[in-house]
Amino acid sequence: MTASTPLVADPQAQRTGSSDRPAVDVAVGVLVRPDGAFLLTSRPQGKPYTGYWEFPGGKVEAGETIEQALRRELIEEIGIHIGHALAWRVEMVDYPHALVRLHFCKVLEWSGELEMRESQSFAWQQLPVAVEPVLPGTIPVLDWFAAERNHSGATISGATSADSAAVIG
Ligand SMILES: Nc1nc2c([nH]c(=O)n2[C@@H]2O[C@H](COP(=O)(O)OP(=O)(O)OP(=O)(O)O)[C@@H](O)[C@H]2O)c(=O)[nH]1
Repeated sequence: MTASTPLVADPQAQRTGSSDRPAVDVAVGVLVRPDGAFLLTSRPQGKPYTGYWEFPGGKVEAGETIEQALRRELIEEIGIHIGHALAWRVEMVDYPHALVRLHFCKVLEWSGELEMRESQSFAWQQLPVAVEPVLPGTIPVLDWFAAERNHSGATISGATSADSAAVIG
């Protein structure tokens, strides 16, 4: 697979291994409840891909570790204090607005009530997810969950088989 081969449904965004632009590191929290449900939030007004569903998180600031950034972002965005964050997978996505290096971390323990501090929506989801559209750089995570959980078929309930093929690559 080459860097120019689209692997996601949105042709404007490509998963990639290389680019001339410097990558922006992003800490992303995949909150998983004991029943296996995971938390998706919608991107707020004023950001690229407004209304798309993603895992909460944001850009790593200078001097921060991934875990520190995640801890800060989840307080700022959804009002919770996380316990240990487990590094899961790293994914590069080349968007028109930025090349991002997504550090997906599983979070199994947190305290506080969910509070959407940027007027986002939130949804606890199982596979296949019922919310759409899902951010291109977030779709691979659903595939990782599917592999872990022996889930076959679409990972997004409204997705056609053609959409799924584009997502999986
Ligand atoms: N939080 C989050 N960001 C993701 C995911 N997937 C994905 O491609 N991204 C990308 O990672 C980047 C995160 O940037 P952001 O704008 O949300 O970060 P931020 O909260 O620090 O924003 P700000 O600098 O405007 O305050 C965006 O380019 C977004 O498209 C995901 O699942 N969660």
